[in-house]
Amino acid sequence: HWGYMTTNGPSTWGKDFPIANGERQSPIDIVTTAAEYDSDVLGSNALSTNYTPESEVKLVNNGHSIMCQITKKGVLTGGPLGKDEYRLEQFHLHWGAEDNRGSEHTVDGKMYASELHLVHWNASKYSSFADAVQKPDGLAVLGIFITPGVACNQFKVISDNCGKLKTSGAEMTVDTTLDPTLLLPSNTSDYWTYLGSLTTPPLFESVTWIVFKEPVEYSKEQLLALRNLVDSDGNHMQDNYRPPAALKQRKVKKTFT
Ligand SMILES: NS(=O)(=O)c1ccc(B(O)O)cc1
Ligand SMILES: [Zn+2]
Repeated sequence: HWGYMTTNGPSTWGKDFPIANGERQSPIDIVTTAAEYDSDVLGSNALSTNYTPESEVKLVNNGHSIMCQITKKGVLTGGPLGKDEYRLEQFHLHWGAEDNRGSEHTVDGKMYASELHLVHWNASKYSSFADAVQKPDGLAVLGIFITPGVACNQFKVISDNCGKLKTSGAEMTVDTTLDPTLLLPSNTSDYWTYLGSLTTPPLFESVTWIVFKEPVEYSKEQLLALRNLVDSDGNHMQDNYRPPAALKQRKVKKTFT
């Protein structure tokens, strides 16, 4: 089964998933000077999130990340998404064994300690996440860089429960509210966007990526809680990030000058 170890990690995924060497793979290194400011596509209708706070939080250790399943209606529109409405399905993270690595996207080669992904599917065109996941305009993922600093209060419901989700397959429902809006950076106007893929197998090329420039802070303890999770091979779930893939014939757009 695929993972992040030498024997089953990103360099081996092409064996079972040949699209790993495709034309629009993710993540990528964002070369800030090469990104193109594109006011008409992006400036005209600002990216907008309209999330409903979850009344209970469904956490899953799926063997390669910690995932929070969303049950309420949460909508992402605007920016590079045209007129389509994308529905929030889940969020999860990628992180390193140490603070110097862990994000999937990099910025001029800089790696952050972790990266949060809010995964949405195109509910204007498709009937479900499973239907959308293989379509070129099926998904939109918000990428939020995470850097060590003060604790993120909204993330506490996840980090405080990692100890109970230690092993792969573990699930739990926590009776507390969670507002995904509060997981976003304060500045959601400045971002890079490009057409890419899932960053784990099956690596489908179905994602419009939106990566915010401003990182959010998590405390050392919150990052340690992630590193103490155990993956499907029984190892510490750490360094569960795919290194940048080739940009090929793609342009990265930015909403700021
Ligand atoms: N890491 S990611 O956001 O690109 C992602 C999202 C969903 C799935 B999946 O549902 O298999 C895989 C990867
Ligand atoms: Zn991800």
